[in-house]
Amino acid sequence: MSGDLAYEEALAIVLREARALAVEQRAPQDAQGLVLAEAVASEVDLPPFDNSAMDGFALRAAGETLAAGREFDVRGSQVAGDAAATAGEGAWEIMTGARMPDGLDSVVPIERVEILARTGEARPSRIRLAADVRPGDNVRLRGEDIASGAPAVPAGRRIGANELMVLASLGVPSIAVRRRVRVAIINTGRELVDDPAQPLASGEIRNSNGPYLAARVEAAGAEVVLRETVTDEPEVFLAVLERALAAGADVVLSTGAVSMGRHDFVPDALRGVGADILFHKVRIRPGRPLLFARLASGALFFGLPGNPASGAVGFRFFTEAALRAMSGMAPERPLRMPLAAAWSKRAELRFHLKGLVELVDGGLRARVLKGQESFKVLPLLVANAWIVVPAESMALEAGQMVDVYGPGHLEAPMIGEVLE
Ligand SMILES: Nc1nc2c(c(=O)[nH]1)N[C@H]1C(S)=C(S)[C@@H](COP(=O)(O)OP(=O)(O)OC[C@H]3O[C@@H](n4cnc5c(N)ncnc54)[C@H](O)[C@@H]3O)O[C@H]1N2
Ligand code: MOO
Repeated sequence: MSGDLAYEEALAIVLREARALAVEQRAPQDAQGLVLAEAVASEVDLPPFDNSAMDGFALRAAGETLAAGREFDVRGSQVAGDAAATAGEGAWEIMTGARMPDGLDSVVPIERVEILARTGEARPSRIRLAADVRPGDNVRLRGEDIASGAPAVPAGRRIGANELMVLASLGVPSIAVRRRVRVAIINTGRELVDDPAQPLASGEIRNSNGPYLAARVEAAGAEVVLRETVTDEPEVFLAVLERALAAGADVVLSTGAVSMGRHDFVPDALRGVGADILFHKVRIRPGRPLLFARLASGALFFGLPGNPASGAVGFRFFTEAALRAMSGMAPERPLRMPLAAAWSKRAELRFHLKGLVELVDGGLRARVLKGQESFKVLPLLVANAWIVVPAESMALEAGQMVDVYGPGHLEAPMIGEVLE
């Protein structure tokens, strides 16, 4: 298939091809950064028993307010960790998190009582209420947070600290997650030099896409299984591609050699090994020569253009969509915010612009940065977001709402000082 595709058509092809990976069982603490494949419903009540929210005294209100001034004998004591106890009349000394003695239903904090008498060991034995106590005050009810049988963590959720808090609270020993996506990176170009200590010969440049993409793959929750730089010879490229697949790559990224030049060998080399080229060239800027294929092995192949911003956009808006789908996450949704200044374009392409989300007078706004040319890397140091302008929008006014994406699909724009 050839011809320039609209972004939406190209993305639909990527999502169609990106199938969710195998599911494995893991202990939650070994699943950080992985995506839950099956929802976890709670098998228990949380809290597991009624307990006190305060250090103080448990009382029996039985539906009536206990008025300030009332006095009670203290009949027992409950500390966190104590098993069920049965209370009769009177008050029980109780600590935060301690199980409510059966028969008592309200707690008065220690600072709202007067201690009238103490035992020999200085334990309070008689108290007077310094304030009214309403029924249920300061008691955390069994199942009030999560009831047994209720949904707890939904499928598609990436396991982070918050998810671990809930899973640990429920005592879930094992969860079903999708394995991490394995990605190989092949940078093509005889001009590329990887070793920063090696002086550049005439015409050579540093390989910047390699380290960038490796970092982006990790930040996207996937794993780099191979990274190599090759010259413009198809045989060399195909040998590395073999190694990438042998390393278990689910996704292979290449950079460079996908445009119109005589040395742009990637499409033909792929065809030669039976790859199905699903699209080549998308109506976007930068990154128009993007190529997407399914290899004979079943692995997905993204031929990212060589210019740094072009490859970055191909990865951010197409590869990351595939990584999400393969790990079982729902498609990403953009933020919406007003544009800081008017901006216009000449080409009817969808633009993905290096942008800066700023906090101005307590509100967010998106600024298109200077230096949008696809060879420029310095603006990436200022950028904290990608601003999207659809193909058909030619001129945008200040204040017009635009779609904004974070630097990576798991990263929201970090709002800092305005640097411009
Ligand atoms: N006649 C045409 N020429 C070009 C077209 C076109 O439509 N017709 N498209 C342009 C666009 S748009 C882009 S984007 C680039 C894409 O080119 P390739 O993907 O074939 O990449 P290369 O030609 O190999 O390299 C482009 C550029 O990027 C530099 N580069 C490559 N790899 C790296 C790397 N790993 N680290 C840093 N820089 C890299 C390379 O030296 C070139 O300057 O094609 C346009 N041309
Ligand atoms: O689209 Mo190319 O990516 O403009 O430089």
